[in-house]
Amino acid sequence: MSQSLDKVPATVVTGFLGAGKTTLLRHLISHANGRRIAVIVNEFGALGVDGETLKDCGIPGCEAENIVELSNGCLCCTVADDFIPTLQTLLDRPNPPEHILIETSGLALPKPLIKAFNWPAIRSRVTVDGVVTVVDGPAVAEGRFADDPEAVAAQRAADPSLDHDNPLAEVYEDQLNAADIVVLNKADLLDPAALERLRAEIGARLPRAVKVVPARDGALEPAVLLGLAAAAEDDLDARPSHHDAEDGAHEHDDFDSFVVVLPEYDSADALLARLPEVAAAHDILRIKGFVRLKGKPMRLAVQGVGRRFRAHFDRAWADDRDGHLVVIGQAGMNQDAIARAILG
Ligand SMILES: Nc1nc2c(ncn2[C@@H]2O[C@H](COP(=O)(O)OP(=O)(O)OP(=O)(O)O)[C@@H](O)[C@H]2O)c(=O)[nH]1
Repeated sequence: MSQSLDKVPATVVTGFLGAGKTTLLRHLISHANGRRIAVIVNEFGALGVDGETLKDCGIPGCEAENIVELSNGCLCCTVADDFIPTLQTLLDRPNPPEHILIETSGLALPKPLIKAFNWPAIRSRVTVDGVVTVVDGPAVAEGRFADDPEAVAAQRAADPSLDHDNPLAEVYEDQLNAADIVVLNKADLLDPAALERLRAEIGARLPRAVKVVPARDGALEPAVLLGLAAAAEDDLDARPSHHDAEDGAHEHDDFDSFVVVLPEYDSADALLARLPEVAAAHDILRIKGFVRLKGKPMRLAVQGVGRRFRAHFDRAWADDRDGHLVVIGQAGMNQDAIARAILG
């Protein structure tokens, strides 16, 4: 499909919580070769961690003014108030971006966002170059997004409008359905046979012929991901979504998040040892944030997906905020018990 030359291309990067969207964006920005790229980050949860992770990370092009955070939770609820004005502000800059990257929250159904590109205020100025869906390979292999067929049958019998017993399955399916390219990420955590099996499985459930590309830490050449010229906003019918059928109900009502404020620690060892156990015991989907250590100007960035954790010193604290962790799980998780277990 051809893309009007005077429209700024925008790439929507979607994928479940912790699949590796921010990591992939970092790689794209650091390989932009001088191209002016702006990033809009939408996050589930009151405290933005992804924008913080990207901002001022030392990579040219990654300066704070090029990273815009929309932390109100759900882009599809805030299109008119937040998203469209943000895009307009970027496009009205004296030196507007040559490409816009949009990271959706891990719980977002991407279709309403793609639809928003048809709003008259922006339709002639920007187009969806492509939807990149990042998939957490090991999480799919572990059955994170699988339905229980018997439970689905029972639910359908009770209410025909429901078709998933696992709220994660619905989000996963919508994100795949919207894709112009699928990045099968975390390939380093899968053996070659499992990787090939997953690749075939994902290919078989996609509604259209779409490439499935394995990656480690989202490290793909920009030419693979950008310049797809999909004009996705003109092609909505090819991207079936549960949002089409939902009547104001929202998938993210199934999920919840809260913040645990941390004390300053002498050492993070005990905390880091506790976190995978807490995540497993409470079936937590995502934990991310920053730890403050006594006498250390650098903050310790902590990232957990399920029970898999990584921690590294990313940069100096820019303010005197307390250390904190954002916890995301399914609605109804026992927030008090989780906070107590994290604090030890
Ligand atoms: N082993 C491995 N870890 C990865 C890979 N890609 C990302 N990660 C790690 O997975 C964790 C989550 O990565 P992010 O890039 O923050 O994921 P995200 O999709 O932006 O997360 P949310 O915004 O919370 O949905 C981090 O600890 C990453 O370092 C990969 O290819 N292999």
